Amino acid sequence: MIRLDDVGLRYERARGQPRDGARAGGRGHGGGMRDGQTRGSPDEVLRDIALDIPAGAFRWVLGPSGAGKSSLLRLLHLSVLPTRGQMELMGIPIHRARRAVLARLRRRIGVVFQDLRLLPELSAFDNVALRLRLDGLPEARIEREVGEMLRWVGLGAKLDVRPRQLSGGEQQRVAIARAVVHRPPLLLADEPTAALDDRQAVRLIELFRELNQLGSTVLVATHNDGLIRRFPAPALRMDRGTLRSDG
Ligand SMILES: Nc1ncnc2c1ncn2[C@@H]1O[C@H](COP(=O)(O)OP(=O)(O)OP(=O)(O)O)[C@@H](O)[C@H]1O
Repeated sequence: MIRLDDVGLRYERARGQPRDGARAGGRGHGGGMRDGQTRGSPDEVLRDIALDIPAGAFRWVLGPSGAGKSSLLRLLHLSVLPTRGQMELMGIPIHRARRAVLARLRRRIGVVFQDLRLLPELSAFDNVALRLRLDGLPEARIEREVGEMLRWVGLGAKLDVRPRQLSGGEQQRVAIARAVVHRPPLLLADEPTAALDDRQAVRLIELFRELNQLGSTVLVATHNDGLIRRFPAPALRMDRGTLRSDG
């Protein structure tokens, strides 16, 4: 499902500020991976990452603040591409894939990131429905599945409300519903319980475990020790940009 071999990541420098005339390394969508293949460059935020996660796995992603957890998840979501090394996702070698293939792959990944990226002009219902509409599902089925998902996260009474009229925790629950409504084969969640109370946090991880039992591979970055104890699972432990242990 996920295979990384000696992967490194540098973020792009601000435009106009190349250091020593070097080309920017980390990139957004679609750049070539041959740029910036400098091993161990001091500004790499991820270094020497080797990973092999089988389909259907559940992994916590742990480590102190700044260790690289979000960066690893962004890499797995293809929001950034590795600046060196090889990466394979759902059987696709990323370094050889064309933009259109990467875009299709990205649509198969559910994400809950710290910045929720809800569309402000759309209701909670429409934010969640968007993905299914892009996939061309019939409207009656969308109605049923989105309604069911929003009720599950406790927002059944707020289907028509826009994000700015929802609390932080409610917005986060909309983002969670949106991430899982299409039953993605890969689900990446970065601190998904940060704005939730304990009961909601437990419910959320139960939902993630259910999806995992239905076959989704799930990676969840968290600082919440209580949850890790309650839901024992192998962990990717990050430390200063490297993977300290896997399992
Ligand atoms: N867009 C960016 N551009 C440049 N550097 C970045 C960017 N995002 C993160 N970094 C740097 O990458 C390193 C790892 O950050 P990252 O957010 O991945 O850590 P984290 O383990 O998720 O931390 P936290 O637990 O605080 O969220 C940090 O040194 C951070 O300053």
